[in-house]
Amino acid sequence: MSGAAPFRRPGTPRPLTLAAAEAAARPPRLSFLTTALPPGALDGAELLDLLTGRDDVVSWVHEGRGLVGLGRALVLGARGAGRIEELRRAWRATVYASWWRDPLVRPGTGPVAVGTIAFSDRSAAESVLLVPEVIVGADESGAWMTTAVRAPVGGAPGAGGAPAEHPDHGALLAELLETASAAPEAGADRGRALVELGALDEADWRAAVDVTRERMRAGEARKVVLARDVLVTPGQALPTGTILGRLGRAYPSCWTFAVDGMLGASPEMLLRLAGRRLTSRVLAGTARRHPSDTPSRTAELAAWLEGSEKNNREHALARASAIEALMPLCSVVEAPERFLLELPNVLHLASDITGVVAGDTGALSLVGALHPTAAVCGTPRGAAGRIIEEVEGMDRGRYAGPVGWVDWHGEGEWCIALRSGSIAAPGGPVRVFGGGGIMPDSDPDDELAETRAKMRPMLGALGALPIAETGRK
Ligand SMILES: C=C(O[C@H]1C=CC=C(C(=O)O)[C@@H]1O)C(=O)O
Repeated sequence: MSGAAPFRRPGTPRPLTLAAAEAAARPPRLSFLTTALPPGALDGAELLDLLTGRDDVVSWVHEGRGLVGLGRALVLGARGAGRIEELRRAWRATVYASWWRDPLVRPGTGPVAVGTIAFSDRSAAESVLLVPEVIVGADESGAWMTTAVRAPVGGAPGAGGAPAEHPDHGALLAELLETASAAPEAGADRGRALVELGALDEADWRAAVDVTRERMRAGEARKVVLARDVLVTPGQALPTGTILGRLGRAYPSCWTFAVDGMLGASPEMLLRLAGRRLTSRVLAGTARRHPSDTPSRTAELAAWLEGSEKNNREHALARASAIEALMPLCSVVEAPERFLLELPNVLHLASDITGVVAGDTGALSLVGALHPTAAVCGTPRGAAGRIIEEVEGMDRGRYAGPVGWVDWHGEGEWCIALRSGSIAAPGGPVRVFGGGGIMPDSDPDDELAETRAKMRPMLGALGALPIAETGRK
C-alpha cells in the first residue's frame, strides 16, 4: 500500500455507487456548496501540491489552473455502446434532483462530475462519472472550494433549496494544506522501477504494424492508430497524487488528469464547451525529441516534421474528420492553419478548431459525437476500429478514451486520455500506453520508437527512466 489512506471525512457515508441507467431512473440527491477562497488562501501551494502523498484523488490541471479533488460522494458507471449517453442522462437527472449554492457561477464551480470513458464499445472497463467529496479549483479570477454531500430527504430539488450540512471550507482547506506540507518529498526514487511487456512484445508489435500496412495498401483503411502497453512497477509504492505532481511539473502545458485510477498528462483537448463556444485541438503527426536537444536540433526536427509528406497526410485526415463531425452540431466552425506544438518529449502537428454549438447540445453529447477521433482510431472509423481490435491484441480500457469534467448545465472540458496509464490498486503497478498513427508507408521501427517517446511522460513520473530523460524540473 502507498502513502495516505483514501480521503473520507469522518462520519461520511460510503460513496454512493450506481449504474447510470438506475441513477437516471431514480436519481440520487446530493447537496453541493461552492465558496470563494480568499486571495492567498492556498498559501503559495500549487493545486497539485494538495494531492501529494494521497490516493483516491482527481485532477484536471493545466498551467497550474483547473480542478483537484479528493474522495467520492457519488460514482455513476456504464458500459457498452450507450455508455456516454447513459452517463449524460444520469448526470442530468442527478443535477436536477440535487441542491446547490454557487455564488461564483464560473466554469468548474457548482455541481461538477469528472469522468473517464472506455475507448471501445466492447471494452470490459467501466466508464464512470464521479463526484468528489471535495474539489479545490482555481482560474484566472481566483480559487474556490466545492463540497458534495448526500442531501437530506424531503424539500424541493434544484438550486433554490437549503444546503445540507457541509464541512467548514476554511478548516478543510487548512487540513489539506497541512497534510500536503507533511507529505514526503516527491523528488527522488528509491528503488529501480520494473518495466514488463504488455499485450505484445516489441517484435510482435512491429509485426502488427506490418499487417496493418498491408491491409491499408489493399484498400481497407487510410489511417489506423495502433497502440501498445507496458506494465510498470515503481521501485517504491507511489501515491497517485505524487505521480500527478511530477507529471504537472514536467508537462505543465498538458492537462494533468486523474479519474478513478486513469491518469496522465494529455496534450490533446477533445473539446472545451463554455458559453456555447467550442474549442477542439487535433494532434496528428509527430517527431520524437529528447529533453537535452539544443534549440537548433529542435528547429531542424520542426522543419522536418512540417515538411514530412506522410505526417501532413496523417494530420489532414484527423483534422478533416474532426471538422466533419462538428459541422452538423455547430452553427459556425472555424479551422485556421495547422501549427507546431512543442512538448518536452515530442513535436506535433496541431490544429485548433473552434465553433459555436447549435441548440442546447452539451459537452457529453459532443464527446459522444466526436469519439473516437481519427487521431486515436483512424479513417474510416469503422474499418480502422476493426483492424485495431484484430491486430492490437489488447483491450485499451480507458486509454485513448475521453477524460474530463462536466458541470451542472452540461458544459465542461474533455481531453483524450493519451500519455497515460491505469492503476488498478493504489500504489500498485501501472499499465502505461502509447500509440501512433499508422499510414500505408509507415516504418515499423519508427512507429515503435514513437510509442516509446509517447510513454516517456508516464515512465518518467514512475521513476522508470534515467533522470536525464524525464523532463522533470
Ligand atoms: C495515439 C497517440 O497519439 C496520437 C495523438 C497525437 C499524435 C499521434 C501521431 O502522430 O501518431 C497520435 O495520433 C498516443 O499518444 O498514444
